[in-house]
Amino acid sequence: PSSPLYPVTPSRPPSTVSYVERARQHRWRCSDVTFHCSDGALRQQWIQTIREQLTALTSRPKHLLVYINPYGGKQQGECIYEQKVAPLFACASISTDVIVTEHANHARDHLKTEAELKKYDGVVCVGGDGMFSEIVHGLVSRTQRDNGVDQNSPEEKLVPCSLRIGIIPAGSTDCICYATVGINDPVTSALHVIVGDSQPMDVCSVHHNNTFLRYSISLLGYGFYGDVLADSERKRWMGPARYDFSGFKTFLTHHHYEGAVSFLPATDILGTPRDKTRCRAGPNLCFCSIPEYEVGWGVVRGKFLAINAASMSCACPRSPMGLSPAAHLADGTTDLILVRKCSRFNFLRHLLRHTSKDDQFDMTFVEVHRVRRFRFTPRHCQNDSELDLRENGKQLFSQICRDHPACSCSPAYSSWNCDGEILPHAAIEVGVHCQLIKLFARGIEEQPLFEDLANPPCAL
Ligand SMILES: CCCCCCCCCCCCC/C=C/[C@@H](O)[C@H](COP(=O)(O)O)NC(=O)CCCCC
Ligand SMILES: Nc1ncnc2c1ncn2[C@@H]1O[C@H](COP(=O)(O)OP(=O)(O)O)[C@@H](O)[C@H]1O
Ligand SMILES: [Ca+2]
Repeated sequence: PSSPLYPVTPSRPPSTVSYVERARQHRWRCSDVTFHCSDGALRQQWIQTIREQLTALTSRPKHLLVYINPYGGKQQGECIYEQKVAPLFACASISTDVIVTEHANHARDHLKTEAELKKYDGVVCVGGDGMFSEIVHGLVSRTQRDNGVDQNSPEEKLVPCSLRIGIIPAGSTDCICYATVGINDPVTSALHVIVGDSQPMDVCSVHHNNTFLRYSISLLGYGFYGDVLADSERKRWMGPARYDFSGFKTFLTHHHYEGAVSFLPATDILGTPRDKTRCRAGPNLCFCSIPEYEVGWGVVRGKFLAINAASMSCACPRSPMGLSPAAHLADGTTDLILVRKCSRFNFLRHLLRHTSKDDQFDMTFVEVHRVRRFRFTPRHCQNDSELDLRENGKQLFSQICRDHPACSCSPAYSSWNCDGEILPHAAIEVGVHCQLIKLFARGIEEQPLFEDLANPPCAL
């Protein structure tokens, strides 16, 4: 409960309780209800009781560490936090330590080495998927170091992080927020933090030659999404619109990449990527199953326009159902989507289906597998000197293309888009770690027919 907003008369001050109210399209709002009571002692008793009830809810955070990326999205991170989020945290009696980052990897390194994590009930990041990725890298690395786990071993079982992470969307895509809450709205996300929601999430580890490279939570994309990202980073001044510009440009270049994808199918789980059901809040198929028997690895070789691993739906405002609409947030699997070389027209049909309810997998040149691990080996990469080859290859191709401007050959390598960050290696090995982290979220709620009955209000 907040303190009284204003006294009606000095002898009969009102008391105001703030609570969460559901609005349209998964939006949450903070509303107030004001009680008047002529009996001062009874009024105090009410306030005391409500305070006690709220304090007893141990799932609610009381002290948070907040990182703000002032550089992401439309560069509004600080303003969004100060105007929309901080007043709500104050109203819910949550104290905060706020750090506005000064450079890339500031938050990651602070979490990894310096932050006094014992003081906090959670970490909040204000930014996009890249900023969230920094927080995950900081927390996961710190947890492994504290527990003596070697991140360089691809087979190592990682130790789950105990602190929950809240995302206040202030980036360009914000697909991790959208796919776990159902909307990119700072107030809604702040309210999910305040009520102490908890959503476990899978994390993929990415290795190259037994060396740890990165973690991925949403999309690992080679080919189309890697090329879009590489091009868009040079156009950051355009803000979020850079992805539309680079997306269109990359679509026109229509490069394909040759290689082999091997994968370990997740045969012992209930769902498939072609299901019509969706990962939603409440009881669902989202649990970590233990493989009962060993299945063999599958291999697919060929020329690909895109190789995507979606560990969650990757729903976002550009694609409200996402890259893999039936993917689960926390089932220990990732949906491996292979888009073979096809005509520009067919690729456009495939891409456009991401923006509607049509099935983007129902096309002869697209296949999708739900997997626990996978590897990609580009055709030109046979040994450890891949990076040298890449550099030489790039020089060679750019020379050829300069000499023959009309040539439409594809370069040998793309790069991986790892949650919006570029990975410099093409050959990678990926494994899914079931429920390694937890968010202050609850998954997307089904829109109830009778909102008030199905979802009772929740006091702040
Ligand atoms: C020509 C018609 C094109 C229609 C394409 C629609 C398909 C959109 C699918 C989008 C999937 C996005 C997956 C999310 C990736 C993010 O992690 C990443 C970084 O986000 P942020 O840090 O917030 O900027 N975003 C991207 O890689 C942007 C991909 C945009 C592709 C057009
Ligand atoms: N203060 C800063 N200055 C520059 N870059 C930063 C800063 N803080 C974080 N970053 C980096 O900014 C990049 C983009 O951040 P993100 O929040 O994902 O925004 P966007 O969604 O616009 O890409 C990430 O790579 C992150 O590491
Ligand atoms: Ca998953």
